[in-house]
Amino acid sequence: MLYLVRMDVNLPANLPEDQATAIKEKEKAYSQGLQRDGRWPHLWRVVGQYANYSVFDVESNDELQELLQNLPLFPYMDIEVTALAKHPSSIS
Ligand SMILES: O=C(O)CC1=CCC(=O)O1
Repeated sequence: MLYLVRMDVNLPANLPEDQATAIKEKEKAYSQGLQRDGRWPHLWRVVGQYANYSVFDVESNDELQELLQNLPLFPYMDIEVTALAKHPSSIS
């Protein structure tokens, strides 16, 4: 199942720089693991915003929920999920 996910990151202004850096490093490692195993095939920055559009390819809503809530940045994100179905005119 494919899902389009928008993540807006809102780090608190008073979060110490070293803690912010550590969380971002963990986020990068976590996301790259999921990209390598094929469950996070697209990760795109929204130009001009601390936000991304991602596509996840997972088995179920429950699997997506688990992946998202394990994001190191999850406590600091607003997340919007759109489930995708095949378009009848798509040739892919
Ligand atoms: O920077 C972001 O948009 C948040 C994020 C998701 C995966 C990652 O490495 O950073």
